Amino acid sequence: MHRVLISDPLSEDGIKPLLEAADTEVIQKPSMEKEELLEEVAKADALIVRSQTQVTKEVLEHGVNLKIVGRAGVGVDNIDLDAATDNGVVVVNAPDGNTISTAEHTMAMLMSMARNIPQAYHSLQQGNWDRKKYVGVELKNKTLGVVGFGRIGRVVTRRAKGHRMNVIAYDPFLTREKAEKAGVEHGTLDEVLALADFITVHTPLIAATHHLINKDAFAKMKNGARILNCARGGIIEEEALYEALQSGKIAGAALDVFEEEPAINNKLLELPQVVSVPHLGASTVEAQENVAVDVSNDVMEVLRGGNAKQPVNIPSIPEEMQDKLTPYITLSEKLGAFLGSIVRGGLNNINVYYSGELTDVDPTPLTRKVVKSVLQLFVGNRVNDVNSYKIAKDKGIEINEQKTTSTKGFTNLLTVELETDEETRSIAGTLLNGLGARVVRLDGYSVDVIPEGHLISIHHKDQPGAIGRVGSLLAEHDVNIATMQVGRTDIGGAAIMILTIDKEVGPECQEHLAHVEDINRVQYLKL
Ligand SMILES: NC(=O)c1ccc[n+]([C@@H]2O[C@H](COP(=O)([O-])OP(=O)(O)OC[C@H]3O[C@@H](n4cnc5c(N)ncnc54)[C@H](O)[C@@H]3O)[C@@H](O)[C@H]2O)c1
Ligand SMILES: O=C(O)[C@H](O)COP(=O)(O)O
Repeated sequence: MHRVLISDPLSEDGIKPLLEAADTEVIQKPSMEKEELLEEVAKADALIVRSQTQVTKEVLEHGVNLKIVGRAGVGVDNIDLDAATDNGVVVVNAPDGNTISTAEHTMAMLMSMARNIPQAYHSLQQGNWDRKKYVGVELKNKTLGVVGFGRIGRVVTRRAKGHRMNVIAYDPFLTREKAEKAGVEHGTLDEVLALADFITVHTPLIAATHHLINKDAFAKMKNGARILNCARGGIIEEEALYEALQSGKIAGAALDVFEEEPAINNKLLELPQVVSVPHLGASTVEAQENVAVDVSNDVMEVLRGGNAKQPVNIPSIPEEMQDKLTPYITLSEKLGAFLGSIVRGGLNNINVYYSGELTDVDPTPLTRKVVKSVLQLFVGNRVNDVNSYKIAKDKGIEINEQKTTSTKGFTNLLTVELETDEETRSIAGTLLNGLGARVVRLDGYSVDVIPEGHLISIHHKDQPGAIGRVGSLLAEHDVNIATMQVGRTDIGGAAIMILTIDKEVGPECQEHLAHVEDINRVQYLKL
């Protein structure tokens, strides 16, 4: 039974997939104090949050069984992604579910600010009929500057153009061609700041965007410009905004998010030219149901051993590649486990080579599976797809991935090579149509082995009787041989045999085997 802890309020309809799943137990505890959160997360296999719960390193370290953190929304700045990776916890988010709601909210905030609606409403509530004080401005023919031209920035642009606004956008990944296609003017940040009557930010809160709109930025803006933040507190430096508003440089601000939330004693809220609400961008019935459904499905997929669809801290397998890559995942894991079981010495390099049809795809997800399988044998089961590369890096193990043309006659070939301080070993496998994973080369010898169950790898001298002696000795230990593969480089030279056997071979039997005439090296492994 998977235990799923939900620590922020989620749509009941949205989490139905979780509530109705026979293999999940859902604990909903919004607004827990830290101590209770640490207690609950220690028992959880999955944690689902919005923006309120701070998923810190401490929380993640308490989550000893945690496999996944699901963010029912876009921004993951409340989650310590490095700590999640270090602890082998995949983080997923729901990047599409609240785009429309947030874009519509941005337009609502834009128009509320342009026409002083909240201020006029409060004034009227206080019994004043004051029409002159709340004269606003039109949007038509005004320039909207969009900083961050992603999902929300694009929808806001479309809505603003519907109000006959001119739009100029800045985004480090926005080219002139893409801007032209989207019907917006392409600008640098400085150009956006200088030309816009209204500026709206739609970037993530990352190091590069923290205080992106600071005192210098305000100085570059038009006198009387207005600014919106329906993205993340911290993109706009609040102290600088306060000064710009007080000086009259900036005529107004519409704030959905704040550097510190809840924003209870924030002095910006005291200013009459500021329109503000408590982080409501995604607070619609539709958005909350969307993000809850998306994150619930991804959490269940991962808890059931599947791959995350929207991972944040590991590369995702693109939808269109999943069908092609998935069959190779088992092969990758088996090859890594096989070679990792028999190699000796301290690991320095993990080299993975792809040839044949595997050169048509980005094989990184497969390399990640190889690395995980190898490292598990050296570091233990705390290694998984999420932290395998980080652990390899921390241990100075180099990972090399290469596409080659040498297919050795196979339509697809995946070769794993492990370099240690004692030796270099290699294994190659292929996927046979309908027959699954096969090992076709080991240390340069041609073989044909199904990589599963109990196996023995033996290096020996190609001499009459060597194979028979192995068979007899195994019989003495009541070990039955299911299949035997023999490979050699030349007559009477070095050779290899790989046996699949019906049960485990203990250290005593391995020791006896290693002393059989012409036998050089014996390794038992279980896949
Ligand atoms: N207020 C809310 O309730 C609410 C709701 C949803 C999202 N958000 C916030 O809005 C942000 C944007 O959401 P989205 O779905 O559009 O994300 P997105 O990833 O689709 O778009 C973000 C864009 O920002 C751009 N960007 C990154 N660094 C930049 C920089 N230095 N300068 C300019 N642009 C930069 C990226 O290139 C990307 O195009 C989210 O990260 C989230 O924090 C807030
Ligand atoms: O990043 C987001 O998706 C928004 O900020 C929504 O945050 P919320 O889930 O706390 O409303």
